[in-house]
Amino acid sequence: MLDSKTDLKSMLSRPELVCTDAFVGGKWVQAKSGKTFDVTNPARGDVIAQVADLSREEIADAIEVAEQVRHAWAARTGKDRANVLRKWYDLMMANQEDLAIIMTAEQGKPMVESRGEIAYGASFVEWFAEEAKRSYGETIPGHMPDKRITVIKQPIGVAAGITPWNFPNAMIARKVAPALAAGCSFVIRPASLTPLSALAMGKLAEEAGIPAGLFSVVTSTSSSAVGKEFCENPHVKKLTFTGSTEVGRILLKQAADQVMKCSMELGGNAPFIVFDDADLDEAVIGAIACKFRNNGQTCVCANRIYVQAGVYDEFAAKLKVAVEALNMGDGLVDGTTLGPLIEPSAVEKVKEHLADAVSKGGDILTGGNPSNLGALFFEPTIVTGATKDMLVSTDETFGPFAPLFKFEDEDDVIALANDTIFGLASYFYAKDLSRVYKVAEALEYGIVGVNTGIISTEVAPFGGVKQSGLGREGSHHGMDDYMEMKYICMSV
Ligand SMILES: NC(=O)C1=CN([C@@H]2O[C@H](COP(=O)(O)OP(=O)(O)OC[C@H]3O[C@@H](n4cnc5c(N)ncnc54)[C@H](OP(=O)(O)O)[C@@H]3O)[C@@H](O)[C@H]2O)C=CC1
Ligand SMILES: O=C(O)[C@H](O)CS(=O)(=O)O
Repeated sequence: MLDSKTDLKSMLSRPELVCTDAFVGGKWVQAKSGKTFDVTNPARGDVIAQVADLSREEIADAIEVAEQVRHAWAARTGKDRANVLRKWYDLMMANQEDLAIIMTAEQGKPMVESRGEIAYGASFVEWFAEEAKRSYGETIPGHMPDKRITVIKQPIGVAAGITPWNFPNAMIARKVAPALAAGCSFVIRPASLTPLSALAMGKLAEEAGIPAGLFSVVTSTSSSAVGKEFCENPHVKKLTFTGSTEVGRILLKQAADQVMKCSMELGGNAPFIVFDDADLDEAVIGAIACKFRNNGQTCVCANRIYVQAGVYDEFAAKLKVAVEALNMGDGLVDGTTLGPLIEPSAVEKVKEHLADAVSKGGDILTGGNPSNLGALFFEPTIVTGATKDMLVSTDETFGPFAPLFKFEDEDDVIALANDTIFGLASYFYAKDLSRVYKVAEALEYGIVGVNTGIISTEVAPFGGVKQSGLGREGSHHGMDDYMEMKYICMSV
């Protein structure tokens, strides 16, 4: 029974997977200053670990070693790198339950989602282990009779990543795996709210035989100092970030001085459109998966739910039944389907969006209150009568708040859906084939889910347009961000 224990290590088959030292240059180290920071279980509010709080200089040490060891790794064959990555994948899956418990303890998501995230994260390692063997170049017919042109792809060098707390494993795996497969080294700085999942990945990377220093996990509360080191250290050739658009802009500005190659997976404001020819039961299943996954704390979560007038009331009624069936609680307890929010400011944002919606004429169909389960719990909430002057129409709530907007016309809803600076994920439910093609092509988003609320997979290119980001993660395109093309022109 996971819920009867409070000590994290005692819940695990392998307690040594709870690491509190940072993993720098192949060594497990405490901060030279002796400083640590607390990691808290958001459901229970108790401190579950104290983790090394590194300084900027210690981050630079990790980068220095990454620069030294990358050449030997790049010189190995793709197959050789693939074999090491495959061992890492096997270890992640063999320790799936322990990794999931660590994740739920520090992040709060229900165990069923944490197990899913470990498998999802591991799938990137497996995928890129396979892709390591396929970093093909090309030959191009020469532009003159005596010229032969060959294009090769080479690893970019040291890559550095900053990741958020909402997917403490998968966001790291999706960056590190393609980088290592390509022949790069990697320094990751996980979110300070969820460092334990990252450190456990470091432990398994070590066991898998990933060479010392090739993958460092640098834990630190000084996020802006780490960001500066990553952008200013001349050894770093690639920066990859997942998080808010606000921080993405800061990092892009900082990275400009070195003209550094950047990938940015930033905020979203996903529309979820239900047309009058949709299968409403399927649309409700999709909306629940999409809106309430990770308690709404996902950049691809539906933020604005548009429902065509003819089916609005019926959809709202069905969604209410499904929302009221969600089982909110401690993610470590069996049967929980909705956990806490990550921190007090997340609860405040839900309250702010809700109060704003109600003040502008929205009606609460269900939920609407903080829960007595604990400070970070808020009832899953539906508001009907949502309008475009509400805060939620321009700003991602990142919480369990589902506003239902009514629309009449297809062209109008496309215009409304596209009326945002963001362009990560979008969704719609419809059966008419010509409508499906027209709407899928018209939505200005990097990802469109048609008759599905779940679009995450390692085989497809994940990423956004407009201010939702730059680059794509996953798929056979995913290694390109960690490689440079070189063309060789030979005279014969
Ligand atoms: N695309 C996505 O998946 C995510 C999007 N978001 C969006 O962002 C909103 C705010 O969430 P929040 O967690 O505050 O997101 P942030 O963008 O603030 O944090 C994401 C990561 O960036 C780090 N960071 C913060 N400031 C800097 C900086 N100046 N330089 C370098 N790194 C920095 C954070 O560190 P630290 O650990 O210190 O917080 C964390 O590791 C959410 O409500 C959501 O809208 C949030 C998370 C993920
Ligand atoms: O892979 C996913 O489903 C997402 O990347 C999670 S998030 O980054 O959009 O929050």
